[in-house]
Amino acid sequence: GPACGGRCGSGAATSFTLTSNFSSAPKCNTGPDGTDHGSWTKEGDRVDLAEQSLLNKLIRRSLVWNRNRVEVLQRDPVSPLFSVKTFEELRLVPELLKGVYSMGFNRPSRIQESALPMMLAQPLQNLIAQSQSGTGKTAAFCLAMLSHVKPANMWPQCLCVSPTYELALQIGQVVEQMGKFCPDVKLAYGVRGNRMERGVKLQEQIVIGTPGTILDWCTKYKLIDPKKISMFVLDEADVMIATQGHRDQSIRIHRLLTKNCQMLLFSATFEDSVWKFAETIVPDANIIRLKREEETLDTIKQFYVVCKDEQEKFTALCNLYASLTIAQAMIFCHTRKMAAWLTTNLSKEGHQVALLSGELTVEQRAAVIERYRNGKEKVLVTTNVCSRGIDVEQVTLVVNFDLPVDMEGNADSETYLHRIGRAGRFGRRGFAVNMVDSQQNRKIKQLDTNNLEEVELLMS
Ligand SMILES: Nc1ncnc2c1ncn2[C@@H]1O[C@H](COP(=O)(O)OP(=O)(O)OP(=O)(O)O)[C@@H](O)[C@H]1O
Repeated sequence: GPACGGRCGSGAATSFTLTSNFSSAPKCNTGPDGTDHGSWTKEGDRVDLAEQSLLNKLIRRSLVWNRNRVEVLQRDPVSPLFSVKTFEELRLVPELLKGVYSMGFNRPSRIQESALPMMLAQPLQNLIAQSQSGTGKTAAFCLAMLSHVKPANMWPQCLCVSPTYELALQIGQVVEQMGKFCPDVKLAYGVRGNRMERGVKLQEQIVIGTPGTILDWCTKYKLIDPKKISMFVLDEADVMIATQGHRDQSIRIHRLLTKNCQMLLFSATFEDSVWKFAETIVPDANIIRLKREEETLDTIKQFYVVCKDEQEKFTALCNLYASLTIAQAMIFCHTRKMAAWLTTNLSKEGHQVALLSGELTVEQRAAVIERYRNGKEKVLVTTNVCSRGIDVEQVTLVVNFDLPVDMEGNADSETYLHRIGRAGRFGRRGFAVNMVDSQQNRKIKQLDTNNLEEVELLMS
């Protein structure tokens, strides 16, 4: 295996093996550790990557390959980006069509083509929709909100709730870009730090925010009249209704709304129990649901790196560093403490990295994301705070420094899918490298190859 060449500071020439699943296989119930409690990915074939240069090479090739990829995929009926219709046929108003084209979109994706007619139909219909990460859900419900509002009515009509501050800002940016030819439609951000005067009703037609602030704005501050909300969007709906704090607030907001308010729930993942719960709170919903085997994107290739402890993971990461910076990368840690430790140590090695974790103020967090989005830093170390939704086109590689686990320490396959979905946006090729503790008992089929050609063949 590769030595760190002194670059990692530990001085130890730790060897490691990258193993990968080359199949376009979905997540399944037996994973790298052979456990059966819903693990992260499929058991992989083993490949010795004697040099990091193989991953380097694969990433470089994929960047070239990405160039015309979207158009090819949009003509492929098995791709989630495929559509029969054009944006014109989706009956968007001319201002919105202009907005969509100005963002460089040529054709809708599958979820956009199927969800938009349901969301725009009269009488209003509820919808629970699932589509893989990076396939255009956000764009779909932003178009629905912009189509739905009556600009002449100067009060909030659409409410969109998402789990994090960053995500709320990002959704707002999509609304602003798409709606730039609809000057009369205004947007307010219901997020922490956005101070408002009590009792002065908002005039913006669309409000996007996090659940706590939105609830305060509807109740304590009386900035929004929830009875006048006619479209309610729950982004990352599974986490919004399954995790405790979010659930209580989301349900309280939901109770303030009228029966006629249109409910739209979106996510890339819905556990079975969450799906059932969603159906009980959203009556008579249209349903768009993925089959199990469709949940993983086969454009994202997944590898394992076998490490015995943190230090070895760190060494492996240093060995991979050149690959991280070819495009952009995100590194996920389990705790804030680990993320901070990793950032400090990577910096000591002379690597320029950004850290985004929950302890920063919201302004600091927004600034970190903005710098990363603009490519000022190529590598972002983070925790689950960034696992969902964040859309940075350039992200090609996701590293799970720690694999995601739930409160009981079981594999959290939903979070895993969201994390790796930060790479490979809208049909681009992405890579995930998972650092797996060697004490985990993995069953990996050995594949005898040091041969780049063969590996590439398997990847294609
Ligand atoms: N029809 C389209 N044509 C081209 N690009 C698109 C289209 N729709 C969306 N995109 C782009 O694809 C990327 C992913 O879209 P979006 O963020 O809406 O995905 P998502 O399904 O909400 O992802 P996630 O599950 O991670 O939240 C964005 O950069 C967006 O601008």
